[in-house]
Amino acid sequence: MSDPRDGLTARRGALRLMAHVLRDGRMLDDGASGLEGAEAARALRLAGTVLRHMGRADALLKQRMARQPAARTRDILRLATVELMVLDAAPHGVVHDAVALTRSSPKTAKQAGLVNAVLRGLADARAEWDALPPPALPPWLRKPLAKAWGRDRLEAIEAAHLVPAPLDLTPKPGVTVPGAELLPTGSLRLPRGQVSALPGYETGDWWVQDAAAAIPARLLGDVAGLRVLDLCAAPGGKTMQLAAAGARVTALDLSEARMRRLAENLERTRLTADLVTADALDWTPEAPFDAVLLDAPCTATGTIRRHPDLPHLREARDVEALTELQYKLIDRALGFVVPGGRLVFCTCSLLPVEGEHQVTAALGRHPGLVAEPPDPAALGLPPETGSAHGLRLLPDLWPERGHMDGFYMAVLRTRA
Ligand SMILES: C[S@@+](CC[C@H](N)C(=O)[O-])C[C@H]1O[C@@H](n2cnc3c(N)ncnc32)[C@H](O)[C@@H]1O
Repeated sequence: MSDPRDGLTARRGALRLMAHVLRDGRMLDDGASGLEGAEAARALRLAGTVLRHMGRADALLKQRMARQPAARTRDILRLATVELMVLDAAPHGVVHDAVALTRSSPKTAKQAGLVNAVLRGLADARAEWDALPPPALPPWLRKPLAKAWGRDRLEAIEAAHLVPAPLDLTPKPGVTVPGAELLPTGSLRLPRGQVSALPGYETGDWWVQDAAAAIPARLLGDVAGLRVLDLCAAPGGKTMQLAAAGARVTALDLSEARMRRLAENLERTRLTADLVTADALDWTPEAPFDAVLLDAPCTATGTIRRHPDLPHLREARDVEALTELQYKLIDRALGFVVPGGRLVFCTCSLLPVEGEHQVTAALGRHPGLVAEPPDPAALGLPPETGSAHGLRLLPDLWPERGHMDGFYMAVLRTRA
């Protein structure tokens, strides 16, 4: 039988993670729940579920309180509400632990009675919960997405964000993993689980990479023997793909910490690349490359299903700074390509200003630059993902398979 304290431990860890995101403005993945192993995973899952459903939890709780309680008490109530309404947890344990957590801090102890009363009042709130509008993205993101993709598609994207992402692996050529589904795009898909326990982890036969994120490197086709620059490379998912496909790769990134992770990833997978830690806007290569892959920094809004913290952390003003950096990086990257060579530009964003618009603008700025139309069928993707200039992936794709991240990517060929 499981220890009844287990629930309390994971719930306390989830509260730490929620505070880390909601009050410290930091990313969920960087947060320390203070736990390890299965308890840490449970705390992360609880915090992520709260962040996905927080709008509805707040709407339900608002009806039941005259005033906002202390921030921590509010989080305790949000967690309990989501456990009751979304995760169908046993009410007795949820209410008991919520009250215990409220009592455990002098700052909130006085609100234990309120927490008990509010949560007991949720016993008959199921119909009210079901009648609430489904979780929606924040207005700064909803508005441009509705304009770009239409309201129906936006709602399908929002629904896809509620489905926890499966585990996707990119295998080295010829590698299979028992029990994994081979996706039409070549990735392997498994239910979520402990990565390091899977066969092939120690021997570096594969690496974790969303199916959508694995497409940009594949746009370059056969890269064996080519000199390829992976610009904005860390933690190295695309570097590993290019190196495994036989390219002579230079991997560059600004972040020392992320470059350390890239080096560890190359070591585990026994792959090699020349590593450069530098700002791409200042750095100049000794000789131009046959191809450059630019996975530019962006809002990462295509990864919300795996990062439910993002809508709580980003805001409209981030978009402007990022699009400015993206266009500078594109122009810089084009200068690193041999005449007649290729630049793959991609971002894991849902916003056309970080994808389609960047490519149209680059074509306008650089006479002689052409966009090569992609062939979705050859990549194992639905035909509607392709356009004259690039490939657009949105998270509502592949509903029967468990969806994929949002991405935009294009192949630009320089004048010969
Ligand atoms: C989307 S992530 C790259 C993910 C990586 N390509 C992969 O597949 O694993 C964007 C990266 O851009 C890097 N970056 C941001 N600004 C940069 C700059 N001016 N020069 C070089 N790298 C930069 C960030 O450190 C971050 O690692």
